[in-house]
Formats: sequence, structure tokens, C-alpha cells
Amino acid sequence: MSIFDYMQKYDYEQLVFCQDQNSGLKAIICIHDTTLGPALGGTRMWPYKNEEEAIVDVLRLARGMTYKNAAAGLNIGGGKAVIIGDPRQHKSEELFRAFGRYIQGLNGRYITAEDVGTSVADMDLIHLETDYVTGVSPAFGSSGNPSPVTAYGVYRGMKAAAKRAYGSDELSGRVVAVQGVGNVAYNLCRHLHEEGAHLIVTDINEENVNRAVNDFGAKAVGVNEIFSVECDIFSPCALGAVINDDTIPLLKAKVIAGAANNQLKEERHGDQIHEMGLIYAPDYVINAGGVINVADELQGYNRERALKKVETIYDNILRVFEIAERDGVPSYKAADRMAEERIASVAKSRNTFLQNGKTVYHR
Ligand SMILES: NC(=O)C1=CN([C@@H]2O[C@H](COP(=O)(O)OP(=O)(O)OC[C@H]3O[C@@H](n4cnc5c(N)ncnc54)[C@H](O)[C@@H]3O)[C@@H](O)[C@H]2O)C=CC1
Ligand SMILES: CC(C)CC(=O)C(=O)O
Repeated sequence: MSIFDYMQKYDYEQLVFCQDQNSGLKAIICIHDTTLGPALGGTRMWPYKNEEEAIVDVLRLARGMTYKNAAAGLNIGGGKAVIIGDPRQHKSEELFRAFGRYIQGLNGRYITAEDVGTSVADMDLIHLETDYVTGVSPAFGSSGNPSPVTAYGVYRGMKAAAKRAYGSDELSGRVVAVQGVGNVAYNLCRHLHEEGAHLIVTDINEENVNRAVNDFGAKAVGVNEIFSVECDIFSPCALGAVINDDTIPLLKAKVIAGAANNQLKEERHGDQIHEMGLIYAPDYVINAGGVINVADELQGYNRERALKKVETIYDNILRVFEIAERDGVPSYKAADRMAEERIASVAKSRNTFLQNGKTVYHR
């Protein structure tokens, strides 16, 4: 499918290619939908094999942010960016500053933050060139690293999913298998450990595995073994597309609840796990804690207010299950309905009422 055909199919607004010879920057910014507000979503730095892989990733991730932000009740649209490169080798001040200038050129239509491969230090460099960056160091009045807050939201959502599956949200004594113990999942493991859950972990990074084993008494298993271990909850916290034809037959868990974006390889995999009776907490609903936290900066950051909103992920997950039951659909479809209904109702009200001059983000 051509890029324009794909953009038309899912109604994307804008795809921006950014190139800077001096720093070696090759980045793509995607703005999916700004009905609810400016597009907000993190920047992923990843050694994509080719341009096509990067384009597909940024398109999928940006659309996911539209749904995430809408389902979380934020007045924020969806966007995302990717930088093609190895975060362990290709980072430099020039590269992030060049990227920051491209963001500034979009004049607020896209606001960035951290994602896989980028850090608070990188956001600080971007901040030298643009106002449209969040998750910057707290010294600038910003919210800092979003990962611990994302983890708290995932923990809350996991409890809601457990309540649905087992009639109790108590996680003490439950076995949770965590795939990928990076920034988010390390903090998630801390909450789970504190509540008395038993942890099984894996990661391609041995240091991260050892940290979870030493700090939380987690049991380590191989990267392919994690799908088939005996557990109550499977928590994908690495990259996307892990719920697929190969992994579904291996799963022993009754609940899937994790931080990773785009967990279902294809929609049909969401249908399949639904038919098997698995309780799936839709990825973009359960992992919205980070974006809720950074979006709070747009009103002048208040951590207490942000965390209160992150708590509501528990209710949002239960609401998704209610819609799924009401409409007789899998939970991933119910989440889409929840997000789409909100976007449609806001779009309609903006057509109906005159603007009061304060709302500047209407289409
Ligand atoms: N950081 C945040 O606030 C948010 C993150 N997410 C999503 O959550 C996921 C994790 O994000 P972070 O913790 O920030 O990233 P991270 O890069 O710190 O952690 C990911 C971990 O997964 C490991 N990993 C990668 N491939 C693996 C594989 N095949 N098997 C096992 N482990 C593997 C990596 O070595 C790393 O330790 C990502 O999908 C991200 O998009 C979603 C919302 C917000
Ligand atoms: C600010 C980030 C934590 C938002 C984002 O990109 C995401 O939720 O995937």
C-alpha cells in the first residue's frame, strides 16, 4: 500500500521527514489526529533495519497515541516520532538539537517526550531548541522521567484486570511473568514485589535481569521461555507484536496486562485471545500513565494532580471490560469504541458551539 493510501485509510494528518547532515539525524514525526488537541507522544530511537520499518512503526505508534490520549480523557491528540539510529552509539547534542528545531518548526502541533531509546537527558537537549517537549528535568519545572508513573498506571490497571479475572484485585501470591525489565517494568516489579506477588522475568539485557533478581527476588528465565511459564498474569513490557500466532498457543496466564505499545500483532490476535477466555487489558489504556503525567505539564505540572488522574486507569480498564460485555466484543475493540466515541463527541460539539477564544486547537 502507498503511504498516502495508508494515511487516508486511517485518516492521518501529517508525516514529516527530518534530515540533518551535520548530526546524522534521520527522524520521522507523525501527527495522526489533533481533534482533541495538540499531538503528544514520545520519541523512539531505534536501529531500524530500513526506512520502511521506521515509517510503519511511527504510523502505528502515532495512531495508538490518538486512542491512548482520548481513552485517558486527555484533551490531547495523537502523534509520535522515531529517530533512526542506535541509542548506544548515535546520540549527540547536535542530533537532539537538530531534532528539536524540527519540532519547533511545527509550532506546537506536535509535542514530544521520552520513549524506548530516549531519556530525560535527551529531552533536556531537545528543550534547548523548542518549547514543545515534556519529560524534561524537574529543574526546569517539568515532570522528569515518565516511566515510574507509567509503571504505577500499569500496576493499577493490572489490579483491575485481576479483579475481572479472579473477582479480587489482590495481587499478593499471584505469579506475574514480565517480558522486558527496563525503565517501566523495573518500577512495575517494585509495586508488585511490595504487594507480595511472585515475579518471573526475562530480558535481552542481562544487567536488567540481574537487577530484578537481586532487588525483588525475581526468577529469571530465557527470552523464549517467558511465554510458556506457569503464571497468573503475563505482562509484556518490551516491544510490540508479542501476542501473535507463535506465542498465543504457549500462554498459560489468564490475564495479559503490560506496558508495551501495540501488543497485538494483528487485530485477529485480540479476537483469538478473547475466544480463549483470556482477560486482556488493552495496551494503550493500561499504559497511559506516562502520557497523563507529561500532559499535566501543559497546565503547569502538579504531581499530585497527575497521580490522581493516573489512578483512574483502574476505572478505565473496568469500563473497557463493561463495554466489551455490553457490546459482546473483545476488550481491544471495546477500548477503540471508548476512544472513538469521545473523539466523535468532542468533534461534534466543536462544530455545534462557537469557540470562546480559549480553545485554540480546533480543526
Ligand atoms: N516509558 C514510558 O513511560 C512508556 C513506555 N511504554 C512502552 O512500554 C515498553 C517499555 O518501555 P520502557 O521501559 O520505557 O523501555 P526500555 O527500553 O527501558 O525497556 C524495554 C526492555 O525490554 C527489553 N527487551 C527488548 N526486546 C526484548 C525481547 N525480545 N525480550 C525480552 N526483553 C526485551 C530491553 O532490553 C529493555 O530492558 C515499550 O513498548 C514502550 O513503548 C508505553 C507508555 C509509556
Ligand atoms: C510521554 C510518553 C510516556 C508517551 C508515549 O509516547 C507513550 O505513552 O507511548
